[in-house]
Amino acid sequence: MPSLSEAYRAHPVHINHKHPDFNSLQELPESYTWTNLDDHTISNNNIMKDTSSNSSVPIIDLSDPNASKLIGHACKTWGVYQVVNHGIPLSLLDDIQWVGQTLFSLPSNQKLKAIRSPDGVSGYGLARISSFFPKLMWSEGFTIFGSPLDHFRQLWPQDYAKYCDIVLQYDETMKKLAEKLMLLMLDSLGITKEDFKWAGSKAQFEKACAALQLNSYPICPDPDRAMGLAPHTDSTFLTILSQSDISGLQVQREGFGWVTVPPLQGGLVVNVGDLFHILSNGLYPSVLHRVLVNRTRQRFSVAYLYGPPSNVEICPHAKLVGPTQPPLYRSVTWNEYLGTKAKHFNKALSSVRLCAPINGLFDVNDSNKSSVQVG
Ligand SMILES: C=C1C[C@]23C[C@@]1(O)CC[C@H]2[C@@]12CCC[C@@](C)(C(=O)O1)[C@H]2[C@@H]3C(=O)O
Ligand SMILES: O=C(O)CCC(=O)C(=O)O
Ligand SMILES: [Fe+2]
Repeated sequence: MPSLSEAYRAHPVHINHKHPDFNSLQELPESYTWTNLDDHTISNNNIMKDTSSNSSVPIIDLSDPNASKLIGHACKTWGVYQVVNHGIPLSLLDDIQWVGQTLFSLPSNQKLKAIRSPDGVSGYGLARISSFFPKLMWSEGFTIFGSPLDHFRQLWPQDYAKYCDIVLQYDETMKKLAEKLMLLMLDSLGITKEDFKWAGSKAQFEKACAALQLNSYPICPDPDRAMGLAPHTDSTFLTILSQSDISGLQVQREGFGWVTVPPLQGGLVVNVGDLFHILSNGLYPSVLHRVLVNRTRQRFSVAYLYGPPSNVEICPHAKLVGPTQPPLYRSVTWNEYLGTKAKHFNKALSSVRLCAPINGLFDVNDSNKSSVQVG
């Protein structure tokens, strides 16, 4: 079966992954200087005062019998929600954060031994989306797709096994949670497990694909002018993010601007990705998000990027299309979509769109690239 690694062969991404030692810089270099970052940001303070209103990302208790309905509302209005009571042991969340912290603390020359190749998925490097922006991002990442063994052997020749074990355990545990969330999101659209087909037959969730993304946002001498991770949507069905106790993640909500997603002890952030946007025929929008950095504490995050088997065609679900609701997107595989994203970035979703939106506006993702000016 073809794997995600085919996605970038036609669209290799060439990035110079060598960067200055973030920790030794006293000033923000020009190449990392962005402007207009704080336009329309709703601060944490506002959110604290107003948790019940629609200005904060919904928090959903997975043990609530109404979870599916609540998730549906959150996906429709925000494209993102946080989950608590999800059953993932706190110790496992700590363990995977520890793997990230240990990895990014290695000397640069060691990390560069596990560099991501231009046409590859896995490995160490600057954000893949860097090539679409004239300024650099204040972060480093490590992507794991399939076994991390080869790269971990290069990073930790003596004790790679213990890091591999944690990644394996995290992957297995997240896979179950992702499937549960996927079914709840489908249920909220009136789609049952039986209605959900991959290539015409019952979806086999054990064949779902996922990548793990470890992120590090070092302490920054001038955080108001730096960007941790530029605005983007994930190409997934859904992404489960563990963001530790340091804020930085912001989501964009129409009419509200950038809203900070406050870290919640043991909570996990769930983003609607582009493939779910397509599957839901645009009812659940993929959420535009970005990461800001801070002056005093290094931030780490771990994203579990969940999608279908790489060669399964995804299209608007039959239950959501009809004479008055034409399919808004053509079918596409995750592999093909990642290639499109590597080429068109935030225009990828519009490039698979069939009909113009009824209100005459572009996809939310169309305007993203220009929402932050650099210079
Ligand atoms: C499967 C994937 C989704 C992703 C590209 C990747 O091959 C592995 C990393 C993922 C990530 C994480 C940071 C943001 C993002 C846009 C990126 O550049 O790499 C996403 C990609 C995505 O969801 O499109
Ligand atoms: O670090 C974060 O909070 C978000 C990371 C992210 O968006 C990603 O890895 O796709
Ligand atoms: Fe993301």
